[in-house]
Parts: sequence; structure tokens; C-alpha cells
Amino acid sequence: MIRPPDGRRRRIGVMGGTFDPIHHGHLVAASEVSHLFGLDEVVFVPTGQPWQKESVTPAEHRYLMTVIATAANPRFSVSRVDIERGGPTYTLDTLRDLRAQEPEAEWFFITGADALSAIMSWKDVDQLFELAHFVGVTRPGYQLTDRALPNGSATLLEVPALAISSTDCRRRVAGGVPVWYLVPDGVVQYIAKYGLYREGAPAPTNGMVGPAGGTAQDEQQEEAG
Ligand SMILES: Nc1ncnc2c1ncn2[C@@H]1O[C@H](COP(=O)(O)OP(=O)(O)OP(=O)(O)O)[C@@H](O)[C@H]1O
Ligand SMILES: O=C(O)c1ccc[n+]([C@@H]2O[C@H](COP(=O)([O-])O)[C@@H](O)[C@H]2O)c1
Repeated sequence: MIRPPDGRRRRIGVMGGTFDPIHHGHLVAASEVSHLFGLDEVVFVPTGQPWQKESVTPAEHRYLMTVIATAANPRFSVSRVDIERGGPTYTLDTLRDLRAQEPEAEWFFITGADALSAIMSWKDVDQLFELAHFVGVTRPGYQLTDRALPNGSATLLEVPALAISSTDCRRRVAGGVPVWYLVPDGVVQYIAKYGLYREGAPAPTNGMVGPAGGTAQDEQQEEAG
């Protein structure tokens, strides 16, 4: 854990996402907010069951790709709170669980322009702003606005524009088009190793491991005997 040298409260960013797969748009957004807000840590939190998405790759694959993508940055970490909790993923629970781990810290929730504009549809949205300060970042193709949000609850930030989406990465892999340099190298290799996003890939589920959804962890356990 990185502690501030002057004894002030730790400042922690939360980057929630489905990360199916994680790409450089996510990483740049987290890095920029971390730099500009002087964050001590950014916790990436892969969703368990993202209730507003139809079908997603089993959570263990998304979790492991997130670990691979963030491993080199000492300020980045990955939390399993949304995966372990089970049931639909609500940011209210994410923030409550994380805050319980470190109640003294100052918390910031990072979202792209698309997610920020949908925030009023999130569960118990009014309570969210008491748990974290929201940081909305620009994303190509979306309008960044805090019009619907309570005054002072969010800061809007311009970050380097990366027109990358997980949807596009999945389509590219399915069509045999490379995703090199859109996602970290280790993630390209992970996708190839487990045949993700191709026909016959681990069954998409609502987040958790599905009937045909063997995961990297299953495989490691099998190998270990
Ligand atoms: N290129 C990007 N630039 C800035 N923010 C981004 C970018 N891509 C995603 N985000 C933000 O990262 C968070 C997690 O996004 P998510 O994991 O849903 O990725 P996605 O690319 O939007 O996925 P999908 O295409 O499957 O909907 C959201 O707050 C989203 O707005
Ligand atoms: O709390 C909610 O109801 C809610 C609804 C949709 C999305 N979110 C959160 O928004 C973040 C980005 O989600 P997504 O689906 O765009 O990957 C992630 O942390 C989700 O848990 C949260």
C-alpha cells in the first residue's frame, strides 16, 4: 500500500467496469485522473453481474485480464468485491464495501462520459454522491455533462482521446482482426490463449462462470491436479 508522505488521508480512485476486455481507454482514464487528483491508488473493480448489459464473459476471465493489464503500475490494484458479492452489481454496494475496508480514505469514482450520462438510472443514485466524489472523463463519441447531477458532486475532466471500446475489441477478435495496441500485450495473449470472443468461446453469461465457461483458474486447478 502506498502511504502519503505527509500523513494526510489516502486518496483512492475507483475505476469500475465490465472490462470485457480491459483496454487502453480504461487505463489512460485511470492514469490521468490519478495524476491530476494526486491519487495514491486506483482500484479497478470488474463487475460481477452488470445488470444493464445483456451478456458478458465469465467474471474470472475479465478479472484476470484486469490483473494482467494493471500489474505493472504500483498505484493500480484490482478488487474482487463486485465478483464475490454475487447478484447484480450496484455501485452503491461497491463503494460501501470498499469504504468499509478503508473508512479514513477519500474516495473518487471514475467514469467515462457515457456512463456518467446514464448515472441517473443507477440504483439509489442519490446516495452515491455521499460515498465518493465522481470524476467524469471525456470519451470520443459521447457528450460529457454533469447537468443531471447534484451541484459539486462531480468534476469533469478532459483526458487523451482514445476511440477504443470493449465492444469493438470483441468484434475485431471475432472477425480475426488484431487488437494489438488497443489492449495491453498480455491481454492480447490471454484472449488468444483462452479463445475468448471467438465462436465456441466460454459461454457469455450475466457475469459469473457459465455452464460451458471454464476459466483460467479452473484450468490452473486442473493442471495442479
Ligand atoms: N475509451 C474510453 N475513454 C474513456 N473512458 C472510457 C473508455 N472506454 C470505457 N471508458 C469508461 O470506463 C468504464 C468501464 O467501461 P466498460 O468496461 O463498460 O468499457 P466499454 O468499452 O464501454 O465496454 P462496452 O463496449 O462493452 O460497453 C466506464 O465508465 C466507461 O465510460
Ligand atoms: O449502480 C448501478 O445501478 C450501476 C448501473 C450500471 C453501471 N454501474 C457501474 O458503472 C461502471 C461501468 O459499468 P459498465 O456496465 O459500463 O461496464 C461499473 O462500475 C458498474 O458497476 C452501476
